[in-house]
Parts: sequence; C-alpha cells; structure tokens
Amino acid sequence: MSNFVLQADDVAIHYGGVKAVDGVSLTLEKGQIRGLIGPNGAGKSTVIDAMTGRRRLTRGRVMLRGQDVSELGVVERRKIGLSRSFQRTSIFGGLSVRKQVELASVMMGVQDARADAEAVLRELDLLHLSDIEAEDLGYGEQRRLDLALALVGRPSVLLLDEPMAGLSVKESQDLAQHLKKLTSSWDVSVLLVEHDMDVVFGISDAVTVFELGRVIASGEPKVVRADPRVREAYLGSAA
Ligand SMILES: Nc1ncnc2c1ncn2[C@@H]1O[C@H](COP(=O)(O)OP(=O)(O)OP(=O)(O)O)[C@@H](O)[C@H]1O
Repeated sequence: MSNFVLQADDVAIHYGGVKAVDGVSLTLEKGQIRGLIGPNGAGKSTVIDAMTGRRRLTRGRVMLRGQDVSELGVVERRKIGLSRSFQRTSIFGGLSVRKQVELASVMMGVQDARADAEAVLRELDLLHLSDIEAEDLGYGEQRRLDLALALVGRPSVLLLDEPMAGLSVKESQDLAQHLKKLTSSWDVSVLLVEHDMDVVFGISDAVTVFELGRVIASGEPKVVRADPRVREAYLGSAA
C-alpha cells in the first residue's frame, strides 16, 4: 500500500466538449498541506468535486488511504474520512455554535457527538463562543465554524475551496495558523484551493499549479514559485 492518504490518478472530468479537468494526478501525504493554484476556470474546484464524489469521473480513479473510492458517493466518502468545506459558509444562522457542531456530529453517526463537538470547538478556538448564535459571529469566526463543521468525526483529509475568501489579512493568517496546527495535532491532510498566494506559499508543504484542466507544475513551494511557466501563466513577473 502507498503512503498517500489521498491520490488522484489520471482524473478527467469532461462536460460535453469542455475538458474541465483532463488527466490530473496528484497525491497527499499524512499531515501534508498541498496548495492548488491556477487562473480562474483552470479546474481547481472541479478536481475537489471529483475527489469528494460530487462529480462523476470521466476517466481515472480516486484513492483514499489505499482504497479505490471512485464509485462511492459524497456521504460514503465523508464517513470514511474525506471531508470538505465550501467557498460559501454552510452554517445555520439561528442555531448556537455548539448546537450546530453537535448536530453535524450526530448526522455523521459519531457515538459521542457532545465530546466530538467539544474537541473540535476547542481546537478551533470557538469554545468561548459556544452559546452564541452563528449569525452573531464575526465573518472570520463564521469561517472557523465552517471549518469546525468539516472536522466533526475526525476526518483524515480536508479539501478546502477558497477558505480565506472575503477575510481580512489578519483573519486569513489566523485561519492559516489553525490549518497548520491541525495537520500536526490531528494528523489531518489538507488540499487547499486558494487565491491568496501569501497564504498558499506560506503554509503549503507542496504546491500544484493548474492551467486549462492540466497540471503545469508541482513540487516544493519555492521551486514552483520560481518556475518560469508558472510565473507566466499565473503569478505574473512581480510574484
Ligand atoms: N457544470 C459545468 N458545466 C459545464 N462546464 C463547467 C461546469 N462546471 C465548470 N465548468 C467549466 O469547467 C472549467 C473549470 O471550472 P472550475 O470552476 O473547476 O475552475 P476553477 O479553477 O475552480 O476556477 P475559479 O478559480 O474561478 O473558482 C471552466 O471552464 C468552467 O467554465
């Protein structure tokens, strides 16, 4: 069995004639953060949809801890440890922070949902806000709550689609530190789609660059950042 927690092998998603993703392979090791970057429409969100089971593969396969999950649905994949959060928050404004994390945990089938929710809230520095209704949280705190909902049941893999969108620089840095901490304290592996290059290059162990549904570069952040093709396609000469 490979050491990879998550693996995409030659994954393609075509919408009729549109090759949104066309033969992408990438891996995620235990506790690793891999940044996924590229211009608008490059196929980043589609790859995340393919990994989670939201889109059916045109070609290729997705492996989770050595198991081929290509034929499993979103809920089945979530229950065996593959979780995601969305570009927009998926929280219920009128419920207290604690209640909705507990509810998410119950829905995941976790035996001790109370303890699970408590651990997640503590990890994300939300415990002191437990009794507050979500709509009264600041935007940065709502994003942390979004992450908390993705973490119930202790998934091994988190797929995040632009978690920093709309956050201030300070809120982004704060969320980035939480992500980094999760990879060591909870052994979570993270695939991070994000347009904030300071965050991506600041916390990723590896970076993969997409253009037109294909990988054009992949490797250590500093090597990828210096790649002339990446600078031309995406980062610009000032990066
Ligand atoms: N349901 C769909 N039907 C047809 N084409 C689609 C569909 N969803 C996405 N596409 C196309 O697939 C390509 C990849 O889109 P995708 O949203 O994955 O890119 P992205 O890299 O996530 O972009 P962004 O950074 O703007 O979020 C685009 O050309 C898009 O128009």
